[in-house]
Amino acid sequence: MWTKVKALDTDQRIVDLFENDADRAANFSVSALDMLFDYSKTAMDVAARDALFELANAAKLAEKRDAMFAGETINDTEGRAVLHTALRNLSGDPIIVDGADVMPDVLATLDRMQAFSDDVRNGAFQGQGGKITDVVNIGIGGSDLGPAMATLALAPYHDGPNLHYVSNVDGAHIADTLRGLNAETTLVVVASKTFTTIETMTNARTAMAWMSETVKDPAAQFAALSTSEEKTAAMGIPAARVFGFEDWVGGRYSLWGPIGLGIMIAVGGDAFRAFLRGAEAMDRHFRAAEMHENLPVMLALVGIWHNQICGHATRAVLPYDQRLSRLPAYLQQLEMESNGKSVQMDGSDVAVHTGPIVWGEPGTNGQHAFYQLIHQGSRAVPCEFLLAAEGHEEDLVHQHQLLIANCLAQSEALMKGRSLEEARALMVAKGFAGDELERQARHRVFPGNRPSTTLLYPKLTPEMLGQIIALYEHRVFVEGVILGINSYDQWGVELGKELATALQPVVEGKASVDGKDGSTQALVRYIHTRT
Ligand SMILES: O=P(O)(O)OC[C@H]1O[C@H](O)[C@H](O)[C@@H](O)[C@@H]1O
Repeated sequence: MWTKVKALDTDQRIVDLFENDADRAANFSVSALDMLFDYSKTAMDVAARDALFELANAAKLAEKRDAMFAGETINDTEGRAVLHTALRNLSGDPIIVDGADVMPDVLATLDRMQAFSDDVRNGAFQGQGGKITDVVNIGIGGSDLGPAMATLALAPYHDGPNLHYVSNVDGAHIADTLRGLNAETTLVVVASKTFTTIETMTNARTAMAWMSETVKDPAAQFAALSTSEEKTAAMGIPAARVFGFEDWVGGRYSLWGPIGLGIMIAVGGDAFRAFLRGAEAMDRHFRAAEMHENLPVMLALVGIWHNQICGHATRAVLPYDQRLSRLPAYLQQLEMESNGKSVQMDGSDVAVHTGPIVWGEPGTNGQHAFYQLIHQGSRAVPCEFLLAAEGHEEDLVHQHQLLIANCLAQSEALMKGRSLEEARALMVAKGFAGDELERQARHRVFPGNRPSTTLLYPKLTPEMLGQIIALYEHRVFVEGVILGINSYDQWGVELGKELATALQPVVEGKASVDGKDGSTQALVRYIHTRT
């Protein structure tokens, strides 16, 4: 399956591809749903793209996509359907799992979430000291990264109480968050799909103890988001404030339902529904559009091109949108937990590297930090720029224009670079000559031919955010299908958890470190001598 694509020419100069095709920008971009995905500044040509389409067809992409939307058990190492798309299926069209339509429950839960978030926002639900001023969401991984990223992204629409996200088991996180909050006007939302995650359960107990210092009935100011009603009841949280979902929603795909309650409390039910509508529109697009016009498919094929074919192990995600500053961290879980696998569905080893390793920071900040390596380092890093045509700050249009100019300049610089000749001319103009001119010029050469893509959208509205996130979710799906792996399990996080549980008594000094490896013994001894 990989032979043909592995034989593709990956060494073409991108500027030459533009020379040879006056319409390259149009021919190597996708316009859909008011977005523009430009992948013309990559070394992909028509032959490469056609071969990638063949690769996707050979992997039975369309069939597998339809199986996902139909609720088939595609997560077959956990025996589950994969239906986060049901959470944004506002059309209510039936989706059948095990013979029953899941949509009535999904929509009823959405209505309950809205009723509760309205109550919190308008003061009908009160803390024991009055209207809720602050909401603390306690969760980790998918129960934190998505809602935290989206709450920040939607800051211009945030007209509800303050939202705080606590995830780390490091007591510093919850201590710093709770300091300064008034327990009597704080709502704590415990977000955990399984309601067993040690970090979240530990932080929830800490929050309960903090609340009980000031408030008579601490559990009355707690809500829970989980698939397990039994476990939430054991924490003393009444069913009226428990928002449930089914195990066919993966943790890192869960912000569209109850796990998104914090987003809804922040921006209100209407904006939250607009967010869902955006994702629903992307779902429809993904199901209907031809491959070359299909945003998730093209993002994925460019991903496969750079990672599996050109051999670039990492990808930088560079949002020129400050409010998407948590997007790279969110995508690290979405992409790396989903597609960081080495075994195919049938248990055999993968034929190619999986990944990719995703990292990044918002522009322009990154420009003053790691872009040096991106431009002149010895390894190429495909860059993925995201940029809104318009910002929200009507009185700061000039700043947005400056932001745009920076983003466009970076992709141009990466592609074109600066030749030794140009660098020499620059140094001559500065008065250098002879050997020193040559030496100095070499340091000012930019190799260029570094690939990048740009995703443009009109403005970061709730609807657009929904589209963007759903776009990335489906991209992960497409890449997973082509790699032949299960994107929806995460067994790789288990071993560390088990060993941490076993090490806890050792750290506490209640069990011996003997029997552990020499390094672990030395580390534990160091800690014991300092505490
Ligand atoms: O929502 P929870 O059940 O608490 O799980 C929180 C997170 O922890 C796990 O270890 C998984 O790696 C993540 O996929 C998950 O999102």
